[in-house]
Amino acid sequence: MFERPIFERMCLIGIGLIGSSLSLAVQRHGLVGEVVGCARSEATRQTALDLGLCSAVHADPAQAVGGCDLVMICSPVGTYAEIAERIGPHLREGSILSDVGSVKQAVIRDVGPFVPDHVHFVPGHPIAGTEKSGPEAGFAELFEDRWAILTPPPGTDADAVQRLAALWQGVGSMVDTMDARHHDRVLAMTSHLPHLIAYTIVSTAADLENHEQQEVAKFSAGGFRDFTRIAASDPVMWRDIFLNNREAVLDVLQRFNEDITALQRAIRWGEGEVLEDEFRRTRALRQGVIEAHQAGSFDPREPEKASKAEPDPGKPGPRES
Ligand SMILES: NC(=O)c1ccc[n+]([C@@H]2O[C@H](COP(=O)([O-])OP(=O)(O)OC[C@H]3O[C@@H](n4cnc5c(N)ncnc54)[C@H](O)[C@@H]3O)[C@@H](O)[C@H]2O)c1
Ligand SMILES: O=C(O)C(=O)C[C@]1(C(=O)O)C=C[C@@H](O)C=C1
Repeated sequence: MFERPIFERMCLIGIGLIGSSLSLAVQRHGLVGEVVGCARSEATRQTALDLGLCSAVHADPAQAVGGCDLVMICSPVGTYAEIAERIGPHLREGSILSDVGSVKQAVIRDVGPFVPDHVHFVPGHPIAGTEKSGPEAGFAELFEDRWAILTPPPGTDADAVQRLAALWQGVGSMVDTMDARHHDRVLAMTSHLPHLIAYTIVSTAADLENHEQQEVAKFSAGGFRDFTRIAASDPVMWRDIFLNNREAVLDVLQRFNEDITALQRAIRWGEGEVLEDEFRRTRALRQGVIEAHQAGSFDPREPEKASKAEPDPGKPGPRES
């Protein structure tokens, strides 16, 4: 629908895992004429040039966005307000300002006030990542077969939304649009709570007596190993996510605490039937998650609608460890 390149010049503000992956992907698919960037450290600026991620990299975001028809903020969400204030007056007329941040209401709150009327603000979030950080962690396939969610505020220009959606589809993603509040509630459950649980489990294990700790490391082949991967995710990024999606995270955490207390009680009183029923229900949910990935939608209230297809728990590749 859109001729390639879809954008003449894209600016990445923050060149870490997501920024570098996006650069590699758009270049591979010829979606953008030129990629420029902004990075705070000289080391990152040099790496971005050495790896061919950008044709030019600036320290000052205001300088970096000059002449760009797409600006993507790819830094931790706690940095957005300051960046938006700095770049706002320098954004090109008719350009699109977007981002990849893991929360969306706070992004609209922090960036919105600095977006000039002649710029289209279309917040976004690729549901794709790994526990690694930095410009060397990126890979062009990261977004393939993954969702990208766009949360345009009411009244956003439809053509700008479609143009940005075409970019995400071009790098292999499936695109959905939704309200920012809904996004934050869904992601609190599917991404933020799991990370909090992983950080907690690994932290609990780290607090065990020394000899037990060694056993934990030695025998952590299955479930625990997966938790350690998630718990190795970037501390600054996750600090900012929890601080900026506080309400939704606290809500799902409350529900989680109630549910785990119910299981604790069942274990204490030897209520095997309660445990088994619960585990049967969650097994069916797992099937639903796989179905949803393949078909594009899943209603957790009706897990029995999930078919008995062979599970495909995700793609192998750089995410696996
Ligand atoms: N890692 C994931 O799994 C994942 C997935 C989807 C979305 N996200 C979101 O993407 C964004 C980036 O995450 P990432 O995984 O690429 O992190 P990262 O740590 O790999 O990269 C972030 C980069 O931003 C830079 N940065 C920090 N403050 C800056 C500033 N003021 N100006 C310019 N650059 C600055 C950092 O130096 C770093 O190089 C975050 O908002 C995160 O919520 C992450
Ligand atoms: O695969 C991982 O390592 C991730 O944690 C990726 C993940 C997720 O929770 O699914 C993490 C944060 C994002 O905002 C989007 C994706």
